[in-house]
Amino acid sequence: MHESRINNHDRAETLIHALPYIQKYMGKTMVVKYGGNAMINGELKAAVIQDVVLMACVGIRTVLVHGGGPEIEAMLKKTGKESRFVQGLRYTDAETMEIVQMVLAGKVNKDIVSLIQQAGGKALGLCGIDGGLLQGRRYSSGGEDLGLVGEITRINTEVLDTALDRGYVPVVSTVALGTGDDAGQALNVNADTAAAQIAAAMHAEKLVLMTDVRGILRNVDDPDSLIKEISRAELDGLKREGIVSKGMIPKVDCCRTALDGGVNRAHIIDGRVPHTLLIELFTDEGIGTMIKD
Ligand SMILES: Nc1ncnc2c1ncn2[C@@H]1O[C@H](COP(=O)(O)OP(=O)(O)O)[C@@H](O)[C@H]1O
Ligand SMILES: CC(=O)N[C@@H](CCC(=O)OP(=O)(O)O)C(=O)O
Repeated sequence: MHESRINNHDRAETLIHALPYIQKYMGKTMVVKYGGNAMINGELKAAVIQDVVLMACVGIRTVLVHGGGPEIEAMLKKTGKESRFVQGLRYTDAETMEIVQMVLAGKVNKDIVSLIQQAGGKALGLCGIDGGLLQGRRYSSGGEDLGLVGEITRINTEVLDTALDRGYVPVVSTVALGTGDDAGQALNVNADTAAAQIAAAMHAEKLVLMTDVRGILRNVDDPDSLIKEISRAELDGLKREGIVSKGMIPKVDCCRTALDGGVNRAHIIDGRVPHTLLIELFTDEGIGTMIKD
């Protein structure tokens, strides 16, 4: 009896602690890129879904952009195909594109929507083709052919606003609709990049990228060297000094794209920790790296 009173007091404290953040973020837009371990492990998955439902419940206009690289990989393997990556992007031929669309828009997207609905939330699954949400063209990097990898040239934010206005969490898979020479062609867009561009187009308060490390580390081999807060101006230095390398470079670039586009804060957080989203958004200390202007 006594113990339960203490627990209840703690619970009330936690809610009160979150109150200023809830007040600050109510009505604001946040774009969350969901991927990595948090999308594969059942317990972590359930925690992310609960976090998203709670965010929407307290009035945060939440857009969930999901990845699915490992799921695409597994399906390609089943069909006997192997992927080649160029600068972290999957070379996408016509057959691979079919599988990317099936896996991302058909399977992963619907699984997430179903989980949100089961958790008492309202979710609307979309890919970039729906309502012309993500329009683009083939991406070419220094003359290197990446097949049907796309770059986004236009975002129809009306699709997202319509869903958000009606209280739905848009769940977005990053298959874009080709325009111009590629009219009607489905294109494969990297999910981090798409999330950053969506955040900018939506004038979001925050872009949150979930990954499988604590955030940006000063020494990649030392999890205790987490950089909790950094300014946009300091990001280039981290790259120059080689502190940020490999998979973290495109993530940092995405955060920069979002901030350049007017997003207030970008966060890189650890998807291996349950409720990492709530901890980052609703506590003073946060849990990952926050990048600000
Ligand atoms: N300074 C750094 N801080 C954290 N991670 C870094 C850093 N430099 C390089 N990395 C690497 O970047 C990886 C994260 O990128 P990546 O594996 O592509 O993420 P994801 O699979 O979540 O998209 C880390 O696992 C780490 O190996
Ligand atoms: C062009 C390109 O590489 N597209 C990605 C799209 C999915 C994605 O980005 O998923 P993750 O966030 O899980 O890596 C791919 O084909 O894997």
